[in-house]
Amino acid sequence: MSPTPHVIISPGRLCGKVAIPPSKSAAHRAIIAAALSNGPCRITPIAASDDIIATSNAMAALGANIRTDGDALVVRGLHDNATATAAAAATTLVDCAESGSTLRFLIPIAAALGRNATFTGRGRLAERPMAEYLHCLAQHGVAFSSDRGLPLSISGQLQPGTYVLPGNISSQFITGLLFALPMLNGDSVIVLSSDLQSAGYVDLTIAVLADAGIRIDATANGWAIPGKQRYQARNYSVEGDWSQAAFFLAAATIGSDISITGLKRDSKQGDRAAEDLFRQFGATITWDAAGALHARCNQARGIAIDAAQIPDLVPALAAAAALCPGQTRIFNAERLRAKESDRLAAMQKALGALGATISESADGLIIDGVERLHGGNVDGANDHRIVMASAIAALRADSPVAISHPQSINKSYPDFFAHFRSIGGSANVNLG
Ligand SMILES: O=C(O)C1=C[C@@H](OP(=O)(O)O)[C@@H](O)[C@H](O)C1
Ligand SMILES: C=C(OP(=O)(O)O)C(=O)O
Repeated sequence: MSPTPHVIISPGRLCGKVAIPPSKSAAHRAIIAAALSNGPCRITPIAASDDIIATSNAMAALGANIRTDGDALVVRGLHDNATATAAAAATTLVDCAESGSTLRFLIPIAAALGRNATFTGRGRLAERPMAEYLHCLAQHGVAFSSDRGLPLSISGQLQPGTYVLPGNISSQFITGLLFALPMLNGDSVIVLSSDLQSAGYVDLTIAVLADAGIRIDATANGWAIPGKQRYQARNYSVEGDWSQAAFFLAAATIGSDISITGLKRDSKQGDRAAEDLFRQFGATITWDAAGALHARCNQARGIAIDAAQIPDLVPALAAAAALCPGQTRIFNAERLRAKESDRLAAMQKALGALGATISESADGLIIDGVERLHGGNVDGANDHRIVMASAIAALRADSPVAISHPQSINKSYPDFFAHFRSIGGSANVNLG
């Protein structure tokens, strides 16, 4: 019998420069805005992660013309007269793979275009929160085959109006509506019924929309979205991914010496907060004149972290915290239970298996840093961020660590192990 897929990480220290991949969140948004536009757009660079492929295929299924050209995507928007709109008549099949972004962004977009569509997906996607979203869309002209699970079929024309949604379940509901509502025949408003979490992702959406010539007006408790707007074609350059940079900043915080290129210093990504958070842990982080970031750490300490706005940073922060003297408390992180895995439980299990002192609270993690972890087997939980965070923690184990589900990194960062090795890490992937 072949062994289950795993990666073996040998303890060590990373030292060198990583060219961080383009932001997954920014790339999703650029592809959608380009695909909804009235002409040709070039998006560069694009990294072919599974989530980005899912969004690109989805927009192509809706009628955009999309092809790769080296590390660029060349997109002819579906409102370009030269582009075939054969998809208009048929039921559009949208395979979202494991991408929550693709599923939640594409549902209102397809409905705004008046398309019948069937959404499929894998892994934990079918279990992730959708009910409030679908309920809200159903009040505005969209009919659903069910309000649970996948596949999910939709029909009907999305109507303008007042959309009331919670802000603390997923910001992806808001982003999906912000993409769709400007295309409708009348004006709409989004009203938040609870505080917005993951707010940086909505800021990123509004910035991309502004680039595409789409106006969104902030209100006291949401946004006003004028209808009858048209997406303008333009080129997009995709900045580096702060969420992925966090894994290398975590490595620096526990003893590695890392340089990172490709990051935008004044980025709108919410996970831009990583620089400040790892500095609070004690890392020395500087920028050079060429725009590269350098990180290392002489003396670390535990900190308190409010994760409401930065859910994707938590696995990397937890990996560092496991090896920083003192206590780290991560709170306001309950939404992590509804990602590719229950990330609070998965991080507790992964780091606990290596001898970390870590416990779950209802909304976070409590971690008392130890000097060194031990080797062992880690369940990667089929979750890219759990696998990458565990690989970083394993750098300071006293013997090798085997992590399951190594291929899950393809969801967001297919080159992660290659980059890890390129700066001195030892990562032997065995796909069984
Ligand atoms: O809009 C986006 O690009 C994302 C929003 C966040 O989700 P939530 O708003 O559901 O927390 C984040 O966790 C996800 O990885 C990407
Ligand atoms: C949760 C993530 O993405 P999504 O919600 O798009 O599946 C992620 O990349 O960690």
